[in-house]
Amino acid sequence: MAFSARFALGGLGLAVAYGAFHRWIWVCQFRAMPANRGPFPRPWRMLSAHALTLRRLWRFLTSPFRRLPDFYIAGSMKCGTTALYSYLALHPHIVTPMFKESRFFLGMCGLRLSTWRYRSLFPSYWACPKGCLTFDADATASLTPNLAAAMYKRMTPGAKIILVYREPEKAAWSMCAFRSRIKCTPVCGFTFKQMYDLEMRTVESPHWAEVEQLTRALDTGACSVTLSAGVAPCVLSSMLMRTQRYADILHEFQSRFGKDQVLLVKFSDIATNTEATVRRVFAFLGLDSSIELPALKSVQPEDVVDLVVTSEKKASIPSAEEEALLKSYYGEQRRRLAQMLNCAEEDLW
Ligand SMILES: Nc1ncnc2c1ncn2[C@@H]1O[C@H](COP(=O)(O)OS(=O)(=O)O)[C@@H](OP(=O)(O)O)[C@H]1O
Repeated sequence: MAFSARFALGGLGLAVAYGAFHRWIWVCQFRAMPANRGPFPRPWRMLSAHALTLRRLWRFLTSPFRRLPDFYIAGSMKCGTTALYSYLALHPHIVTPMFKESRFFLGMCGLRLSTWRYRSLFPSYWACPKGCLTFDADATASLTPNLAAAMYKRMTPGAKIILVYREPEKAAWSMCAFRSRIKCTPVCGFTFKQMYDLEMRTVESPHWAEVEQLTRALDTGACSVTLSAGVAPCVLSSMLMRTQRYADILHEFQSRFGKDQVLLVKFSDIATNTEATVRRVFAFLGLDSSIELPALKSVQPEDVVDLVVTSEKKASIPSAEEEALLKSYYGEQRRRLAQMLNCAEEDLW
């Protein structure tokens, strides 16, 4: 075959392979937040989308040279995890990942959950050498804490876990206000009651049993597992209240990593006692906690990049009926958490 024909065939092959990867990576991206196309409405036509595809391709190819996280901010959503991420990123020995939240368990790297795929989201050994730490601040992990804890343990048995918590009713209300404003999501414009009912319906979903089965597989030696396509939509329909089931979440992480490797951080400490709390986290991670820090109140938390929110207005307050629904939903979790932390329920937050 003439050289030019081979050249053309090779070029065609590369173009097809690139096209397939581009399509796949954007299916993954939109699976993690279905229907919300954020700043990427038409990934085929957008240079910025192709730039991201190329970065992700490069990261997949160089995956073996990348670090896995040394620690995780594994939850919970709407508890100040974005602020904590931004504060920790100020430490000179902490290197940030590609995305603030990997959304790995929502299929951001495809439905197969493997170490190779996960590594692609983190810095290389050159960018994050010995002595430095990298991390994942994926609060969506708290939606499937059993699977997340089992996978993290499998990949990084020595990792440390940070869990931030807040009065569950307030966090759920914050989530409701936020979700109802994310453009194009299935719950955009939903009232609290509609989200509550949706979540109650999803409790019966067979996907929770599937997640439990995958967790058992990881706990008993599997190195990777594959989610079915229905898991992400089911989990995303349960975002209002599940992420605040702190007793369940704490149990899943403590039972696998041990109490010493799990740090609980109160949202109120992040909000009111910010610098001392951030230094406490540095010390927990084994980092120099006496470094100079800027005025933390002036640090603008990095936003979740790919969501388009209709307006930034503050949420109204919940009605007495809505408050009562949430209180009763979280009653058992509160009691168990107080028992686990050996304190009175009023002192939890
Ligand atoms: N420093 C400080 N002081 C007081 N409040 C703070 C602070 N940092 C974050 N927040 C509040 O935390 C809520 C957002 O939490 P997350 O960043 O975890 O949200 S997310 O899950 O990443 O979307 C969100 O809560 P609501 O205002 O109730 O919606 C933020 O206002």
